[in-house]
Amino acid sequence: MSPVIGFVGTGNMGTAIIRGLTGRGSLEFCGTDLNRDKLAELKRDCGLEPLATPNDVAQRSDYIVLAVKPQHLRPVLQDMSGHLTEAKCLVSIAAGIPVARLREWSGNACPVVRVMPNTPALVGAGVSAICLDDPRLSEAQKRQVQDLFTAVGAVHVLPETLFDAFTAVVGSGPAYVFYFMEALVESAVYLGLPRTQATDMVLGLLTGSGKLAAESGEHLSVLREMVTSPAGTTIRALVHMDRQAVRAAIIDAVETSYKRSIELGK
Ligand SMILES: NC(=O)C1=CN([C@@H]2O[C@H](COP(=O)(O)OP(=O)(O)OC[C@H]3O[C@@H](n4cnc5c(N)ncnc54)[C@H](O)[C@@H]3O)[C@@H](O)[C@H]2O)C=CC1
Ligand SMILES: O=C(O)[C@@H]1CCC=N1
Repeated sequence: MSPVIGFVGTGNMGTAIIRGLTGRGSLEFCGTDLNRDKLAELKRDCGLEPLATPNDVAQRSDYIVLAVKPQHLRPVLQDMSGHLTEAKCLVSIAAGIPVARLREWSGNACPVVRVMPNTPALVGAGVSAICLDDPRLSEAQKRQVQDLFTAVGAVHVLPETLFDAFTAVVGSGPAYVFYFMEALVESAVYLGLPRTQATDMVLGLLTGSGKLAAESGEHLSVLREMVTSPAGTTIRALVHMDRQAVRAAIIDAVETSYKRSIELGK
């Protein structure tokens, strides 16, 4: 029998995972959200069974994906703890919240997996970190959770000590990439290119460069040097970025995100 995957919270990330998983294997979905329109939409598009409360999801599911904001997680878990049994498995995608806290809030009722996905899961191109440190997890549960996230992209099994770093770089990462893309589109428009065409061009630039980096086997520095002609156009822009300490600013920004992830877990 196929396992029932239940979602508590079907906002941006919950929806990305549900939509990404739809049509990939024989899974049954159920879920709840304060936003009933969202549930109706997911019922129509993905066959998700809408349920009234997190407790209903806990009762109905084998795997319960916790996809509410970290600040809302504690009452949800405390409330549902009476409906959890040893055979079920909690899967939390909440940024910052450690396994120890998840176990405490759920009354140690069942094994817990911590996952940090990212939004490209929506199109099957996510990158997720999975923490399988809870010793109560069965081999079948470990496999099932890895399979779930492999169906929507790449999976890295990581110790929990590296989760805040992964969150800051990869969980939040799509926002940095879209921010950079927006800046490139604005510069194209500034220089006279039509906005729609500029957006298409920048999309092609990002997907093409990502594909080249993934498929060429070359180091990123070599790929950058291939573009950078002596006394050419590219070196002018790169030297300007170095003078503006853009690389250091990016490292500092990611460190700020890392510190926020740690703060959310306190
Ligand atoms: N958005 C992203 O790129 C990523 C988010 N995450 C994590 O995923 C979790 C969800 O984030 P988003 O989807 O961005 O937030 P969101 O705000 O889009 O979705 C949260 C959903 O939870 C629902 N909700 C809140 N309290 C509820 C309750 N008591 N019962 C049922 N539903 C309830 C809300 O109505 C909302 O639809 C967070 O913990 C976040 O840290 C993790 C990785 C990436
Ligand atoms: O911004 C956030 O807190 C969440 C976690 C990773 C991506 N979005």
